[in-house]
Amino acid sequence: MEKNLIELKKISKRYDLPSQGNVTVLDDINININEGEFVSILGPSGSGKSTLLRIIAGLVSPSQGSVLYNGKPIVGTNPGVGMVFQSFALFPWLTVIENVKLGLENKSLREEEKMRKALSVIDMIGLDGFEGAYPKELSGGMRQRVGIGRALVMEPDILLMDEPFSALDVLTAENLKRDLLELWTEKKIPTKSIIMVTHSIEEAVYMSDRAIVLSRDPARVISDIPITMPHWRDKQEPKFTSLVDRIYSILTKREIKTIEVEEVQKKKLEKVQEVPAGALTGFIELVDDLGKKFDLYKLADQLSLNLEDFLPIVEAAHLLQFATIHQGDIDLTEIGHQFADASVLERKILFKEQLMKYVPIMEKIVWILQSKSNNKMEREFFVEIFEKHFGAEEAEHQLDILIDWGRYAELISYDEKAEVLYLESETAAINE
Ligand SMILES: Nc1ncnc2c1ncn2[C@@H]1O[C@H](COP(=O)(O)OP(=O)(O)OP(=O)(O)O)[C@@H](O)[C@H]1O
Repeated sequence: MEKNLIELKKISKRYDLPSQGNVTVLDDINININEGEFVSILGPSGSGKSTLLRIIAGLVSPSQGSVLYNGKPIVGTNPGVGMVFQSFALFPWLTVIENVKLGLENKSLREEEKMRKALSVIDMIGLDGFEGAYPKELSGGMRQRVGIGRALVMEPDILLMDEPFSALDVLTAENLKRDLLELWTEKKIPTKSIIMVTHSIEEAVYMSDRAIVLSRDPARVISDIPITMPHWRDKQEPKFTSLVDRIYSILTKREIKTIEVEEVQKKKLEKVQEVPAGALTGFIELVDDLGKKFDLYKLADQLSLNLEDFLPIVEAAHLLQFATIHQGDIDLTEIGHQFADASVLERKILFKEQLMKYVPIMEKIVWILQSKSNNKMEREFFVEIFEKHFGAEEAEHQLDILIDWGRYAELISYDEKAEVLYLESETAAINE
């Protein structure tokens, strides 16, 4: 019988934010993690993956629910975990061995024993000979090896990793993944389970036994997919690619909601993706050039874009109804094709029509400008309205992107110096 190492029971997390009030980040998360499992956690940016990992580590307490380790609720920090961070989190003034030994700080071991364990881990993670080096003398990959060493020296039951490879270049990351996987699969480390947050579906399918997919706003478990292929896995193999496709499709399906006009009208002031009109136009042209349907995952791969950069573009194309998404495939709509084939001027007209139809927040800006007798309004006015909905920082970003879209569509104009928005017709009149 499989033994439950970690049980997350009805975990919810809420933050009380001054600008947005009470925000639920995690909602009713129930996950059991068994001994022997390597689990990946995937989800859109800002969905709460890191928060969930920190709750498992006992670094953040849930608003509701409990974390059980070996069947018992944890109180304070979880004694069974070691954590690896994306940013390495090394102390620059300590040497490699001193940084690794930090993992044993709270253990009542004799100094010689700490030294012995640290040296053995350094050897294991391939840093033999660098014991006395300082972080600044090491490459990024070596620094992350120290980060992993500091977690492993504790001989934790559970290794938690928060995007451990995302700060590294591709080759270094591949190398480190292989080494870590070797330690794990050949049981060279006493770790009973690994939980890794990642943005990379391919990384999850390559390394782990299970991929848990979270939604956003709030995060709930939307899929829990077993990955049963034996190691070492071949990334070109059809089984591998179809699993990557499947997870991609789950993630995108949740990300890109089908938006009906009536629905849009009800949902005033919904956020738009921060994708400049230029990038969006280029993307629509590209999809048009590629032919009818295209697998989103392969397209992202071909463009060398990761999910985080790629999804917003797809989502914006979908919001404006230039493209449809179906089971992980993207296809241009009739308007999308028209747009791709149109002249510059025709494109602006089409973009304007789609904006007014499907982006209520844009409609609102135009409506406000129209209702003013001089057809102009200060940026600050819109920022203040948006702040109530999106928070201070996001309000500025949202307005910037809407100005970019509105300018492209020749719907509105913006005087950057005076920080004033105009209706396009009004700008023309002023310039005369
Ligand atoms: N201490 C905090 N106070 C307020 N809000 C927070 C806090 N920590 C996280 N959040 C919010 O919780 C949400 C989830 O954040 P989290 O970092 O867990 O997401 P994530 O999925 O790991 O994101 P990413 O993929 O971008 O790293 C975000 O909206 C974030 O702003």
